[in-house]
Amino acid sequence: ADLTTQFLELPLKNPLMNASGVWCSVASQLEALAESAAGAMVSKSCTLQPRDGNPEPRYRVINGERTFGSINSMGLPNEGFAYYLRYAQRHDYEQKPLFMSISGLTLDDNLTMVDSLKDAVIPALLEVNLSCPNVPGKSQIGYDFDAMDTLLAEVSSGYQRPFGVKLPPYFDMAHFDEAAEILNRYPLVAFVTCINSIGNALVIDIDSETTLIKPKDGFGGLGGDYVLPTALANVNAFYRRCPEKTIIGCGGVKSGTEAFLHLLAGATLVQIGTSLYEEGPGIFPRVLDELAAIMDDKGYKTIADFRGKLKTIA
Ligand SMILES: O=C(O)c1[nH]c(=O)[nH]c(=O)c1Cl
Repeated sequence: ADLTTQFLELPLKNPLMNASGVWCSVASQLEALAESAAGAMVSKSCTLQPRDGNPEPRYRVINGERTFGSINSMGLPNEGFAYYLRYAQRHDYEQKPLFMSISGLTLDDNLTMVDSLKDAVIPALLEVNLSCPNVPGKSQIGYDFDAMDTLLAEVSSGYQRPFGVKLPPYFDMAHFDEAAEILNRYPLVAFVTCINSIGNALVIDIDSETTLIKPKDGFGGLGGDYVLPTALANVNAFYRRCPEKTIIGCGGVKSGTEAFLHLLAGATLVQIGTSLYEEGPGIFPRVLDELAAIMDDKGYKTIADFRGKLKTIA
């Protein structure tokens, strides 16, 4: 099977990349991703100034007879925008495309980062995070449609080139419709990454009768197996509603199977979060081999043979 693909006319060796926040917070991790088999990569969502984030424990996998997923309330710990811009300025774009994720604490911070990125004139692709669920006191822009509209208008006029957004999961058809209606009014929004973690879940340990993580009384973003059906729904909902935009799928990918399903649902690229956190960049060749085997079994030579071709029941 031929796993090559394209993203906004850029040729990629394959459709896999990391999810922002996982294995991408410091230079050594970014360099490991650059060396890995991933077709693309994204840096940790950054704020203008460095942040320590929330107190630990703030990330946990949820295990039974196997790992079902993860819960995190990192609180946007990052080295600050200038650090990731410095990495983006020395990244080898021939090796693979680099996305830079920003998640400013204010509209002004986002616009300051966008201006600096525009002036840097580098091929990094901007992913504006509208969906961090874990900064105490900050609600998600993705769930405030007026704030989302304003941010997209301001970033479009400030950046004046294609960019993308990282969306939270939506759970209601009216919300898919309203979010897509806003996105479709901004032609510079070239891609949409669905989904971020399912926010403010609560995982409890029965033996200690205690929450698994410390921040926010144990409320945190859910990832892994738990979120796959919601992730596929959001990928397909925006794939149907935003025909001019490219969809990046994220959520519940741990093998070739889930990567295939995201592509079938309409994703062009597929991000891996929880499973990458647990397995490390060695996950990429494994998932690629599994995806190729599935394609061979089904007689698909290229990703274009099946991408977006999800069938419904007549
Ligand atoms: O707590 C975090 O840092 C975090 N955690 C998430 O699950 N999604 C995000 O976008 C962010 Cl920014």
